[in-house]
Amino acid sequence: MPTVLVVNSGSSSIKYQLIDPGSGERLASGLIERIGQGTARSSHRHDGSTSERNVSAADHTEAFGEIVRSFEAAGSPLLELGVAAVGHRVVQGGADFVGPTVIDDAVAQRIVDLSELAPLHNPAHAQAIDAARQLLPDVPHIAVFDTAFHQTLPADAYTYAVDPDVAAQYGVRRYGFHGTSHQVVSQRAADLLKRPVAELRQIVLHLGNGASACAIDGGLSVDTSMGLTPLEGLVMGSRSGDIDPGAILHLLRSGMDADDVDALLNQRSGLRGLSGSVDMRDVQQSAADGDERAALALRIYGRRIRHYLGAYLVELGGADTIVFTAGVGENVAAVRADVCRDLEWFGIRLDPERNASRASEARLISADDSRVAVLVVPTDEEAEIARQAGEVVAR
Ligand SMILES: Nc1ncnc2c1ncn2[C@@H]1O[C@H](COP(=O)(O)OP(=O)(O)O)[C@@H](O)[C@H]1O
Ligand SMILES: CC(=O)OP(=O)(O)O
Ligand SMILES: [Mg+2]
Repeated sequence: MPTVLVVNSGSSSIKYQLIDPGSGERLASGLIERIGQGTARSSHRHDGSTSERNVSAADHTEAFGEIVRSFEAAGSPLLELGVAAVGHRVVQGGADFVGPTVIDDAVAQRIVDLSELAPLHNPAHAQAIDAARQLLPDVPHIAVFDTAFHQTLPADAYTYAVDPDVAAQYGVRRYGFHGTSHQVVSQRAADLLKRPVAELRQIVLHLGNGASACAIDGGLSVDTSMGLTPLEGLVMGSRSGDIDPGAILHLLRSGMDADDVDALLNQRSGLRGLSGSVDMRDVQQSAADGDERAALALRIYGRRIRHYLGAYLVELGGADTIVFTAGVGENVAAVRADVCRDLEWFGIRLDPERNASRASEARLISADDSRVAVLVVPTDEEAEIARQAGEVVAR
């Protein structure tokens, strides 16, 4: 049975799964977390059992080596599992990559070159891709880009209002990210409602460490909150999201340099900057304990999501679905309740009991008389990457 190894590397983690793209069956899965932060943690699941261990992984090259070791320790070395292809999540594909792409040396180099436009992500992808290509040189490696789904943005959504010559010279435009997630989640929302995706106007809120909103009309992305880089838009774990560009100029003229501002906005902002903690669970706990900074962080977080929700309701001329996904969207009922409060005028009304349910599968959380169906749909970037990689291999 041909299987696809899916490698989803983030800035400090690698999630991986071995998937049969035909049936969607998961044969093994795992995660290396806290890469480059002292002791990393590995969790590997195979044949119904999970093994966890501390590992040393200073970067994504070493982390990939630990994944290989986990398969060996479980008694099923990767090289003996009949891996027919490797699918890699790549966040930034720029203008070059509009669909899943077989990685050769030139493509691998281009992914490195695009690092400036996804500094937390592309360098990590590049290391994992190199390591995987060395281990499995004889199978196709396929890059599936976060940016690809947003190729359908109309010009008035992807163009910033700056001098077009300068924008063209420096490649400044909106690309949008989390596209693989927005795509699979909007399709599964349509499946849950038993309606063709082509008939639906959807707003997907991907609220993870990184977070973005997407307006989807008939299955096509028509607007999204992330921009040239994954920094624009919503408040995130450690990223600011929207900020007056004038504030950046002010900081630069006040003595910070570009690297200082980069670190400020990408790593010391968002929930972490506002409350001291990057993890939504800790922010909620602090707020419940009476920490006013944490309470304010939550209000800013919710207000920004509502800002985009309102914008996309208008852009789409109304919506059939609002879909919550990713770590926060799937797990935090209080955030969903905050986002959807007082929107009856728009036909949006949550059912508090459905919203509070801790079920892990895709589900409806709006009331029966809500004109807009509000859903929680677990994201599954890995299944979508396996599907797209499988299609490329079959061609
Ligand atoms: N059970 C939970 N309760 C509250 N927050 C959660 C829960 N599970 C995950 N999260 C939040 O989700 C975030 C991570 O989301 P995830 O989609 O895994 O992000 P990423 O893939 O970008 O690393 C964490 O920062 C955490 O705040
Ligand atoms: C694009 C992006 O922000 O990805 P992640 O949420 O995995 O950090
Ligand atoms: Mg993610």
